Amino acid sequence: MKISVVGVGYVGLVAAACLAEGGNNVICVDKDGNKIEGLKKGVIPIYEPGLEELVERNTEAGRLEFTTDIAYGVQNSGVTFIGVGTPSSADGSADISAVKAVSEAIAKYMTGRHVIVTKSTVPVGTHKVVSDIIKANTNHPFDYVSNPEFLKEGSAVQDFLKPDRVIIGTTKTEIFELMTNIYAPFMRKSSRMIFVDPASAEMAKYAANAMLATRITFMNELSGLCEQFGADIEKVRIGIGSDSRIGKEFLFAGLGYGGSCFPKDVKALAYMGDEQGIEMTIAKSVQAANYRQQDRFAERIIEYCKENGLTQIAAWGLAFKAKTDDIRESPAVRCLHKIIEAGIKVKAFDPEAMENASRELGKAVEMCEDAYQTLEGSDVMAVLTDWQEFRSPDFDTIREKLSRPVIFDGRNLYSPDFVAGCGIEYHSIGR
Ligand SMILES: NC(=O)C1=CN([C@@H]2O[C@H](COP(=O)(O)OP(=O)(O)OC[C@H]3O[C@@H](n4cnc5c(N)ncnc54)[C@H](O)[C@@H]3O)[C@@H](O)[C@H]2O)C=CC1
Ligand SMILES: O=C(O)[C@H]1O[C@H](OP(=O)(O)OP(=O)(O)OC[C@H]2O[C@@H](n3ccc(=O)[nH]c3=O)[C@H](O)[C@@H]2O)[C@H](O)[C@@H](O)[C@@H]1O
Repeated sequence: MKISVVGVGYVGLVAAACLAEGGNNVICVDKDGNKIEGLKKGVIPIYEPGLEELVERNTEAGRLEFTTDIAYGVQNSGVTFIGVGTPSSADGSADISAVKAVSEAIAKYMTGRHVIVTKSTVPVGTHKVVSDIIKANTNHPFDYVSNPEFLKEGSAVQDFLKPDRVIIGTTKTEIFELMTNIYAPFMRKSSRMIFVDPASAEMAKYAANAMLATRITFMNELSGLCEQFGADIEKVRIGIGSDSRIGKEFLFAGLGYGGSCFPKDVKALAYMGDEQGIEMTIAKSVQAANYRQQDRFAERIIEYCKENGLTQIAAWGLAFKAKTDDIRESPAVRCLHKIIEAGIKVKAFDPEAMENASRELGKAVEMCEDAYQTLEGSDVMAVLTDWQEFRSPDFDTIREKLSRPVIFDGRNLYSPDFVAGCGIEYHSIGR
Protein backbone atom coordinates (compact mmCIF):
# COMPACT_ATOMS: atom_id res chain seq x y z
CA MET A 1 0.00 0.00 0.00
CA LYS A 2 1.13 3.60 -0.57
CA ILE A 3 1.16 5.47 2.73
CA SER A 4 2.38 8.87 3.89
CA VAL A 5 3.14 9.77 7.50
CA VAL A 6 3.27 13.40 8.59
CA GLY A 7 5.57 14.11 11.57
CA VAL A 8 8.79 12.18 12.05
CA GLY A 9 8.95 12.23 15.86
CA TYR A 10 8.85 9.30 18.26
CA VAL A 11 5.48 8.16 16.92
CA GLY A 12 5.61 9.18 13.25
CA LEU A 13 9.07 7.89 12.44
CA VAL A 14 8.55 4.61 14.29
CA ALA A 15 5.16 4.08 12.64
CA ALA A 16 6.58 4.92 9.20
CA ALA A 17 9.58 2.61 9.55
CA CYS A 18 7.41 -0.24 10.86
CA LEU A 19 4.78 0.22 8.15
CA ALA A 20 7.59 0.07 5.58
CA GLU A 21 8.90 -3.06 7.30
CA GLY A 22 5.43 -4.53 6.77
CA GLY A 23 5.90 -4.08 3.00
CA ASN A 24 4.22 -0.72 2.40
CA ASN A 25 5.78 2.15 0.47
CA VAL A 26 5.95 4.98 2.96
CA ILE A 27 6.70 8.68 2.46
CA CYS A 28 7.67 10.53 5.65
CA VAL A 29 6.85 14.23 5.73
CA ASP A 30 8.02 16.76 8.30
CA LYS A 31 8.23 20.54 8.28
CA ASP A 32 11.61 20.35 10.03
CA GLY A 33 14.07 20.48 7.12
CA ASN A 34 17.04 19.55 9.31
CA LYS A 35 15.41 16.33 10.46
CA ILE A 36 14.46 15.40 6.89
CA GLU A 37 17.92 16.20 5.47
CA GLY A 38 19.47 14.14 8.27
CA LEU A 39 17.13 11.21 7.68
CA LYS A 40 17.97 11.23 3.99
CA LYS A 41 21.59 10.64 5.06
CA GLY A 42 20.61 8.02 7.62
CA VAL A 43 20.84 10.27 10.68
CA ILE A 44 18.07 9.32 13.12
CA PRO A 45 16.91 12.41 15.06
CA ILE A 46 15.94 10.47 18.20
CA TYR A 47 17.34 7.59 20.22
CA GLU A 48 15.03 4.60 19.99
CA PRO A 49 16.37 1.03 20.17
CA GLY A 50 16.14 -0.80 16.84
CA LEU A 51 14.95 2.23 14.87
CA GLU A 52 18.16 3.00 13.03
CA GLU A 53 18.45 -0.50 11.50
CA LEU A 54 14.78 -0.43 10.51
CA VAL A 55 15.08 2.97 8.81
CA GLU A 56 18.29 1.97 7.05
CA ARG A 57 16.94 -1.37 5.81
CA ASN A 58 13.68 0.07 4.49
CA THR A 59 15.31 3.13 2.94
CA GLU A 60 17.75 0.90 1.09
CA ALA A 61 14.88 -1.32 -0.05
CA GLY A 62 13.21 1.78 -1.51
CA ARG A 63 10.17 1.51 0.76
CA LEU A 64 10.90 4.57 2.89
CA GLU A 65 11.53 8.11 1.70
CA PHE A 66 11.72 11.53 3.35
CA THR A 67 10.48 14.94 2.28
CA THR A 68 9.36 18.30 3.62
CA ASP A 69 6.84 18.50 0.78
CA ILE A 70 3.44 17.45 2.11
CA ALA A 71 1.89 17.78 -1.38
CA TYR A 72 4.30 15.12 -2.67
CA GLY A 73 3.47 12.86 0.27
CA VAL A 74 -0.30 13.17 -0.11
CA GLN A 75 -0.33 12.93 -3.91
CA ASN A 76 1.72 9.75 -3.84
CA SER A 77 -0.29 7.87 -1.24
CA GLY A 78 -3.87 6.82 -0.57
CA VAL A 79 -3.61 6.83 3.21
CA THR A 80 -2.00 9.57 5.32
CA PHE A 81 -1.17 9.07 8.99
CA ILE A 82 -0.88 12.22 11.13
CA GLY A 83 1.75 11.92 13.88
CA VAL A 84 2.53 15.54 14.72
CA GLY A 85 2.84 16.84 18.27
CA THR A 86 -0.11 17.91 20.44
CA PRO A 87 1.63 19.64 23.36
CA SER A 88 -0.04 21.20 26.39
CA SER A 89 -1.30 24.75 25.98
CA ALA A 90 -0.87 27.16 28.88
CA ASP A 91 -4.40 26.34 30.12
CA GLY A 92 -3.71 22.57 30.11
CA SER A 93 -5.69 21.77 26.97
CA ALA A 94 -4.03 19.86 24.13
CA ASP A 95 -2.82 22.20 21.39
CA ILE A 96 -4.07 20.63 18.17
CA SER A 97 -2.99 23.47 15.88
CA ALA A 98 -0.42 21.25 14.10
CA VAL A 99 -3.04 18.53 13.52
CA LYS A 100 -5.40 21.13 12.08
CA ALA A 101 -2.72 22.65 9.83
CA VAL A 102 -1.72 19.23 8.51
CA SER A 103 -5.36 18.20 7.92
CA GLU A 104 -5.94 21.34 5.90
CA ALA A 105 -2.83 20.70 3.83
CA ILE A 106 -3.81 17.07 3.21
CA ALA A 107 -7.25 18.18 2.03
CA LYS A 108 -5.77 20.77 -0.32
CA TYR A 109 -3.40 18.31 -1.96
CA MET A 110 -5.69 15.28 -2.24
CA THR A 111 -6.20 14.28 -5.86
CA GLY A 112 -8.88 11.66 -5.26
CA ARG A 113 -10.37 9.49 -2.50
CA HIS A 114 -8.10 9.57 0.58
CA VAL A 115 -8.00 8.04 4.04
CA ILE A 116 -6.73 10.30 6.85
CA VAL A 117 -5.63 8.56 10.04
CA THR A 118 -4.85 10.46 13.23
CA LYS A 119 -2.21 8.80 15.40
CA SER A 120 -1.51 11.92 17.43
CA THR A 121 -3.25 12.03 20.81
CA VAL A 122 -6.13 14.45 20.34
CA PRO A 123 -9.01 15.58 22.57
CA VAL A 124 -12.28 13.73 22.27
CA GLY A 125 -14.29 15.36 19.52
CA THR A 126 -11.28 16.23 17.36
CA HIS A 127 -12.52 13.80 14.68
CA LYS A 128 -15.39 16.24 14.05
CA VAL A 129 -13.11 19.29 13.96
CA VAL A 130 -10.68 17.63 11.56
CA SER A 131 -13.40 16.16 9.35
CA ASP A 132 -14.92 19.65 9.03
CA ILE A 133 -11.54 21.13 8.07
CA ILE A 134 -11.02 18.49 5.41
CA LYS A 135 -14.55 18.91 4.05
CA ALA A 136 -14.03 22.66 3.80
CA ASN A 137 -10.83 22.26 1.78
CA THR A 138 -11.56 19.54 -0.75
CA ASN A 139 -14.29 18.20 -3.02
CA HIS A 140 -12.81 14.71 -3.03
CA PRO A 141 -14.33 11.97 -0.90
CA PHE A 142 -12.38 10.99 2.23
CA ASP A 143 -12.55 8.79 5.28
CA TYR A 144 -11.31 9.81 8.69
CA VAL A 145 -9.90 7.29 11.17
CA SER A 146 -8.96 7.84 14.78
CA ASN A 147 -6.16 5.38 15.46
CA PRO A 148 -4.49 6.29 18.76
CA GLU A 149 -0.99 5.03 19.37
CA PHE A 150 0.02 3.14 22.52
CA LEU A 151 3.76 2.63 22.00
CA LYS A 152 6.21 3.47 24.79
CA GLU A 153 9.45 5.31 24.21
CA GLY A 154 12.43 3.03 24.65
CA SER A 155 10.49 0.04 23.27
CA ALA A 156 8.61 1.90 20.54
CA VAL A 157 9.69 -0.33 17.66
CA GLN A 158 8.83 -3.54 19.48
CA ASP A 159 5.54 -2.09 20.73
CA PHE A 160 4.56 -1.13 17.19
CA LEU A 161 5.67 -4.41 15.64
CA LYS A 162 3.89 -6.47 18.31
CA PRO A 163 0.92 -4.48 19.60
CA ASP A 164 -1.36 -5.74 22.39
CA ARG A 165 -4.17 -4.03 20.60
CA VAL A 166 -4.87 -1.63 17.77
CA ILE A 167 -7.87 0.65 18.18
CA ILE A 168 -9.59 1.79 15.00
CA GLY A 169 -12.13 4.55 15.42
CA THR A 170 -14.32 4.70 12.32
CA THR A 171 -17.97 4.34 11.48
CA LYS A 172 -17.38 2.21 8.38
CA THR A 173 -16.72 -1.54 8.26
CA GLU A 174 -14.78 -1.28 4.98
CA ILE A 175 -12.40 1.27 6.54
CA PHE A 176 -11.91 -1.01 9.55
CA GLU A 177 -11.05 -3.77 7.07
CA LEU A 178 -8.56 -1.54 5.25
CA MET A 179 -6.86 -0.69 8.56
CA THR A 180 -6.90 -4.38 9.53
CA ASN A 181 -4.95 -5.12 6.34
CA ILE A 182 -2.42 -2.39 7.11
CA TYR A 183 -1.83 -3.81 10.60
CA ALA A 184 -2.00 -7.48 9.57
CA PRO A 185 1.81 -7.98 9.43
CA PHE A 186 2.10 -7.01 13.11
CA MET A 187 -0.79 -8.90 14.67
CA ARG A 188 -0.02 -11.90 16.86
CA LYS A 189 -2.50 -14.43 18.20
CA SER A 190 -2.86 -12.38 21.38
CA SER A 191 -3.20 -9.00 19.60
CA ARG A 192 -6.64 -7.49 19.15
CA MET A 193 -7.96 -5.21 16.40
CA ILE A 194 -10.69 -3.18 18.07
CA PHE A 195 -13.42 -1.53 15.98
CA VAL A 196 -15.03 1.46 17.70
CA ASP A 197 -16.49 4.86 16.87
CA PRO A 198 -13.97 7.75 16.62
CA ALA A 199 -15.01 9.40 19.93
CA SER A 200 -14.48 6.17 21.86
CA ALA A 201 -11.08 5.70 20.20
CA GLU A 202 -10.05 9.22 21.21
CA MET A 203 -11.31 8.68 24.75
CA ALA A 204 -9.63 5.26 25.08
CA LYS A 205 -6.24 6.89 24.55
CA TYR A 206 -6.71 9.39 27.39
CA ALA A 207 -8.27 6.72 29.58
CA ALA A 208 -5.27 4.41 29.13
CA ASN A 209 -2.66 7.04 29.92
CA ALA A 210 -4.60 8.47 32.84
CA MET A 211 -5.25 5.00 34.29
CA LEU A 212 -1.53 4.14 34.12
CA ALA A 213 -0.54 7.50 35.59
CA THR A 214 -3.07 6.95 38.39
CA ARG A 215 -1.66 3.51 39.28
CA ILE A 216 1.85 4.91 39.51
CA THR A 217 0.70 7.89 41.54
CA PHE A 218 -1.25 5.70 43.94
CA MET A 219 1.91 3.68 44.57
CA ASN A 220 3.90 6.89 44.99
CA GLU A 221 1.49 8.18 47.62
CA LEU A 222 1.57 4.82 49.39
CA SER A 223 5.38 5.01 49.35
CA GLY A 224 5.22 8.08 51.60
CA LEU A 225 3.02 6.18 54.02
CA CYS A 226 5.32 3.14 53.87
CA GLU A 227 8.24 5.35 54.90
CA GLN A 228 6.27 6.53 57.94
CA PHE A 229 5.22 3.03 59.01
CA GLY A 230 8.46 1.21 58.19
CA ALA A 231 6.74 -0.83 55.46
CA ASP A 232 8.45 -1.59 52.13
CA ILE A 233 6.66 -0.40 48.97
CA GLU A 234 8.49 -3.03 46.88
CA LYS A 235 6.99 -5.81 49.01
CA VAL A 236 3.60 -4.12 48.83
CA ARG A 237 3.97 -3.97 45.04
CA ILE A 238 4.68 -7.69 44.79
CA GLY A 239 1.84 -8.41 47.19
CA ILE A 240 -0.81 -6.56 45.25
CA GLY A 241 0.63 -7.20 41.78
CA SER A 242 0.13 -10.94 42.32
CA ASP A 243 -3.62 -10.35 42.24
CA SER A 244 -4.49 -10.91 38.59
CA ARG A 245 -7.22 -8.26 38.86
CA ILE A 246 -4.53 -5.70 39.64
CA GLY A 247 -1.63 -7.04 37.55
CA LYS A 248 2.11 -6.53 37.89
CA GLU A 249 2.83 -3.66 35.53
CA PHE A 250 3.10 0.07 36.16
CA LEU A 251 3.19 -0.25 39.94
CA PHE A 252 6.76 0.92 40.47
CA ALA A 253 7.06 3.77 42.93
CA GLY A 254 9.69 6.35 42.12
CA LEU A 255 10.26 10.05 41.83
CA GLY A 256 7.02 10.59 39.91
CA TYR A 257 6.08 9.92 36.31
CA GLY A 258 7.26 12.16 33.48
CA GLY A 259 7.59 12.16 29.72
CA SER A 260 5.87 13.89 26.87
CA CYS A 261 2.56 12.13 27.39
CA PHE A 262 1.37 11.18 30.89
CA PRO A 263 1.68 14.73 32.27
CA LYS A 264 0.15 16.37 29.21
CA ASP A 265 -2.63 13.82 28.75
CA VAL A 266 -3.69 13.84 32.41
CA LYS A 267 -3.84 17.64 32.21
CA ALA A 268 -5.81 17.53 28.96
CA LEU A 269 -8.32 15.06 30.42
CA ALA A 270 -8.87 17.36 33.40
CA TYR A 271 -9.37 20.24 30.98
CA MET A 272 -11.89 18.28 28.88
CA GLY A 273 -13.85 17.53 32.05
CA ASP A 274 -13.92 21.19 33.10
CA GLU A 275 -15.08 22.16 29.63
CA GLN A 276 -17.98 19.72 29.86
CA GLY A 277 -18.81 20.61 33.47
CA ILE A 278 -17.78 17.13 34.67
CA GLU A 279 -14.88 17.57 37.02
CA MET A 280 -12.15 14.97 36.56
CA THR A 281 -11.25 14.96 40.25
CA ILE A 282 -8.99 11.91 39.99
CA ALA A 283 -6.99 13.28 37.07
CA LYS A 284 -6.50 16.58 38.90
CA SER A 285 -5.39 14.87 42.10
CA VAL A 286 -3.02 12.61 40.18
CA GLN A 287 -1.40 15.60 38.54
CA ALA A 288 -0.91 17.44 41.84
CA ALA A 289 0.30 14.33 43.68
CA ASN A 290 2.80 13.59 40.93
CA TYR A 291 4.45 17.00 41.18
CA ARG A 292 4.47 16.62 44.98
CA GLN A 293 6.29 13.30 44.62
CA GLN A 294 8.93 14.83 42.33
CA ASP A 295 9.46 17.79 44.65
CA ARG A 296 9.49 15.65 47.79
CA PHE A 297 12.50 13.74 46.46
CA ALA A 298 14.40 16.91 45.54
CA GLU A 299 13.61 18.40 48.95
CA ARG A 300 14.96 15.33 50.76
CA ILE A 301 18.28 15.77 48.96
CA ILE A 302 18.41 19.54 49.51
CA GLU A 303 17.56 19.21 53.20
CA TYR A 304 20.23 16.56 53.70
CA CYS A 305 22.86 18.68 51.96
CA LYS A 306 21.94 21.83 53.90
CA GLU A 307 21.96 20.04 57.25
CA ASN A 308 25.37 18.55 56.56
CA GLY A 309 26.99 21.50 54.79
CA LEU A 310 27.32 19.57 51.50
CA THR A 311 27.66 21.45 48.21
CA GLN A 312 27.80 19.05 45.24
CA ILE A 313 25.82 16.04 44.06
CA ALA A 314 26.52 13.39 41.44
CA ALA A 315 23.38 12.82 39.36
CA TRP A 316 22.91 9.52 37.54
CA GLY A 317 20.28 9.93 34.84
CA LEU A 318 18.53 12.83 33.09
CA ALA A 319 16.03 11.19 30.73
CA PHE A 320 12.42 10.81 31.92
CA LYS A 321 12.98 7.05 31.95
CA ALA A 322 15.51 4.50 30.70
CA LYS A 323 16.21 3.73 27.03
CA THR A 324 15.33 7.18 25.72
CA ASP A 325 17.04 10.51 25.07
CA ASP A 326 13.74 12.30 25.80
CA ILE A 327 13.78 14.82 28.65
CA ARG A 328 10.30 16.27 28.13
CA GLU A 329 8.77 16.65 31.65
CA SER A 330 11.64 14.58 33.01
CA PRO A 331 11.37 14.21 36.80
CA ALA A 332 15.18 14.09 36.83
CA VAL A 333 15.44 17.49 35.20
CA ARG A 334 12.76 19.05 37.43
CA CYS A 335 14.55 17.65 40.46
CA LEU A 336 17.91 19.09 39.30
CA HIS A 337 16.37 22.51 38.66
CA LYS A 338 15.30 22.59 42.33
CA ILE A 339 18.66 21.37 43.55
CA ILE A 340 20.51 23.99 41.52
CA GLU A 341 18.13 26.72 42.74
CA ALA A 342 19.05 25.69 46.28
CA GLY A 343 22.68 26.53 45.46
CA ILE A 344 23.95 22.96 45.18
CA LYS A 345 26.35 22.12 42.34
CA VAL A 346 25.59 19.16 40.07
CA LYS A 347 27.72 16.82 37.97
CA ALA A 348 25.57 14.56 35.80
CA PHE A 349 25.70 11.64 33.43
CA ASP A 350 23.08 10.02 31.20
CA PRO A 351 23.83 7.47 28.47
CA GLU A 352 21.60 9.19 25.88
CA ALA A 353 19.98 12.37 27.17
CA MET A 354 22.92 14.70 27.94
CA GLU A 355 22.68 16.68 24.74
CA ASN A 356 18.97 17.41 25.25
CA ALA A 357 19.46 18.05 28.97
CA SER A 358 22.33 20.49 28.35
CA ARG A 359 20.00 22.61 26.25
CA GLU A 360 17.48 22.67 29.11
CA LEU A 361 19.81 22.98 32.11
CA GLY A 362 22.55 25.04 30.49
CA LYS A 363 25.88 25.44 32.20
CA ALA A 364 24.36 24.94 35.65
CA VAL A 365 25.09 21.23 35.36
CA GLU A 366 28.48 19.81 34.44
CA MET A 367 27.96 16.89 32.09
CA CYS A 368 30.40 13.98 32.52
CA GLU A 369 31.69 11.29 30.21
CA ASP A 370 30.64 8.43 32.41
CA ALA A 371 28.72 7.78 35.60
CA TYR A 372 31.82 7.45 37.80
CA GLN A 373 33.23 10.81 36.66
CA THR A 374 30.24 12.51 38.32
CA LEU A 375 31.58 11.31 41.68
CA GLU A 376 34.76 13.43 41.44
CA GLY A 377 34.46 16.18 44.02
CA SER A 378 30.84 15.22 44.81
CA ASP A 379 29.47 14.75 48.31
CA VAL A 380 26.45 12.52 47.67
CA MET A 381 24.91 10.70 44.73
CA ALA A 382 21.36 10.68 43.34
CA VAL A 383 19.89 8.08 40.97
CA LEU A 384 17.28 9.80 38.83
CA THR A 385 16.72 7.51 35.82
CA ASP A 386 16.35 3.71 35.80
CA TRP A 387 19.01 2.92 33.20
CA GLN A 388 20.01 -0.76 33.16
CA GLU A 389 23.69 0.18 33.39
CA PHE A 390 23.09 1.90 36.75
CA ARG A 391 21.63 -1.23 38.31
CA SER A 392 24.76 -3.01 39.39
CA PRO A 393 27.42 -0.36 39.97
CA ASP A 394 30.77 -0.63 41.71
CA PHE A 395 29.67 0.38 45.20
CA ASP A 396 33.27 0.37 46.48
CA THR A 397 34.22 3.10 44.00
CA ILE A 398 31.09 5.06 44.90
CA ARG A 399 31.95 4.84 48.62
CA GLU A 400 35.57 5.84 48.06
CA LYS A 401 34.90 8.78 45.74
CA LEU A 402 32.00 10.50 47.52
CA SER A 403 33.02 12.79 50.37
CA ARG A 404 30.05 11.38 52.23
CA PRO A 405 28.95 7.93 51.06
CA VAL A 406 25.22 8.49 50.62
CA ILE A 407 22.94 7.44 47.76
CA PHE A 408 19.51 8.95 47.17
CA ASP A 409 17.80 6.49 44.87
CA GLY A 410 14.67 7.85 43.17
CA ARG A 411 14.16 4.59 41.26
CA ASN A 412 14.62 1.89 43.94
CA LEU A 413 17.32 0.20 41.87
CA TYR A 414 19.24 -1.34 44.76
CA SER A 415 18.68 -3.61 47.73
CA PRO A 416 18.81 -1.50 50.91
CA ASP A 417 20.59 -4.29 52.82
CA PHE A 418 23.20 -4.75 50.12
CA VAL A 419 23.99 -1.05 49.85
CA ALA A 420 24.18 -0.73 53.64
CA GLY A 421 26.53 -3.73 53.64
CA CYS A 422 28.81 -1.78 51.27
CA GLY A 423 29.11 0.96 53.89
CA ILE A 424 26.86 3.42 52.08
CA GLU A 425 23.93 5.30 53.62
CA TYR A 426 20.92 4.64 51.41
CA HIS A 427 17.72 6.63 50.95
CA SER A 428 15.16 5.26 48.50
CA ILE A 429 11.43 5.56 47.88
CA GLY A 430 8.92 3.95 50.22
CA ARG A 431 11.39 1.70 52.00
N1 LIG B 1 6.12 9.98 22.26
C1 LIG B 1 5.36 8.93 22.50
O1 LIG B 1 5.81 7.94 23.06
C2 LIG B 1 3.93 8.90 22.07
C3 LIG B 1 3.30 10.01 21.55
N2 LIG B 1 1.98 9.97 21.20
C4 LIG B 1 1.33 11.13 20.61
O2 LIG B 1 1.82 11.25 19.26
C5 LIG B 1 1.96 12.63 18.90
C6 LIG B 1 3.38 12.90 18.47
O3 LIG B 1 4.23 12.71 19.56
P1 LIG B 1 5.82 12.62 19.37
O4 LIG B 1 6.11 11.71 18.24
O5 LIG B 1 6.38 12.33 20.70
O6 LIG B 1 6.14 14.12 18.94
P2 LIG B 1 7.53 14.74 18.42
O7 LIG B 1 7.56 16.11 18.95
O8 LIG B 1 8.64 13.80 18.70
O9 LIG B 1 7.34 14.79 16.84
C7 LIG B 1 6.39 15.58 16.19
C8 LIG B 1 6.91 15.91 14.80
O10 LIG B 1 5.89 16.58 14.08
C9 LIG B 1 6.49 17.57 13.28
N3 LIG B 1 5.51 18.59 12.92
C10 LIG B 1 4.88 19.47 13.73
N4 LIG B 1 4.05 20.25 13.04
C11 LIG B 1 4.13 19.86 11.74
C12 LIG B 1 3.51 20.27 10.54
N5 LIG B 1 2.62 21.25 10.53
N6 LIG B 1 3.85 19.63 9.40
C13 LIG B 1 4.74 18.63 9.40
N7 LIG B 1 5.38 18.19 10.51
C14 LIG B 1 5.07 18.80 11.67
C15 LIG B 1 7.62 18.11 14.15
O11 LIG B 1 8.60 18.79 13.38
C16 LIG B 1 8.14 16.82 14.79
O12 LIG B 1 9.17 16.24 14.02
C17 LIG B 1 1.49 13.41 20.13
O13 LIG B 1 0.12 13.70 19.97
C18 LIG B 1 1.69 12.45 21.28
O14 LIG B 1 0.81 12.70 22.35
C19 LIG B 1 1.23 8.82 21.28
C20 LIG B 1 1.81 7.68 21.78
C21 LIG B 1 3.20 7.61 22.19
O1 LIG C 1 0.96 8.31 25.00
C1 LIG C 1 2.14 8.11 25.09
O2 LIG C 1 3.02 8.85 24.71
C2 LIG C 1 2.65 6.89 25.75
O3 LIG C 1 2.82 7.20 27.17
C3 LIG C 1 3.39 6.14 27.94
O4 LIG C 1 4.66 5.77 27.44
P1 LIG C 1 6.00 6.60 27.79
O5 LIG C 1 5.66 7.95 28.26
O6 LIG C 1 6.90 6.43 26.63
O7 LIG C 1 6.69 5.84 28.99
P2 LIG C 1 6.21 4.92 30.21
O8 LIG C 1 7.01 3.69 30.20
O9 LIG C 1 4.75 4.76 30.26
O10 LIG C 1 6.68 5.79 31.45
C4 LIG C 1 6.11 7.05 31.73
C5 LIG C 1 6.64 7.56 33.06
O11 LIG C 1 6.15 6.78 34.15
C6 LIG C 1 7.23 6.32 34.94
N1 LIG C 1 6.85 5.01 35.51
C7 LIG C 1 6.45 4.00 34.70
C8 LIG C 1 6.05 2.79 35.24
C9 LIG C 1 6.07 2.61 36.63
O12 LIG C 1 5.71 1.54 37.19
N2 LIG C 1 6.48 3.64 37.42
C10 LIG C 1 6.88 4.85 36.89
O13 LIG C 1 7.23 5.77 37.65
C11 LIG C 1 8.42 6.27 34.00
O14 LIG C 1 9.63 6.30 34.69
C12 LIG C 1 8.17 7.51 33.17
O15 LIG C 1 8.63 8.65 33.83
C13 LIG C 1 2.47 4.92 27.84
O16 LIG C 1 3.03 3.84 28.57
C14 LIG C 1 2.27 4.51 26.38
O17 LIG C 1 1.36 3.41 26.30
C15 LIG C 1 1.71 5.70 25.60
O18 LIG C 1 1.56 5.38 24.24
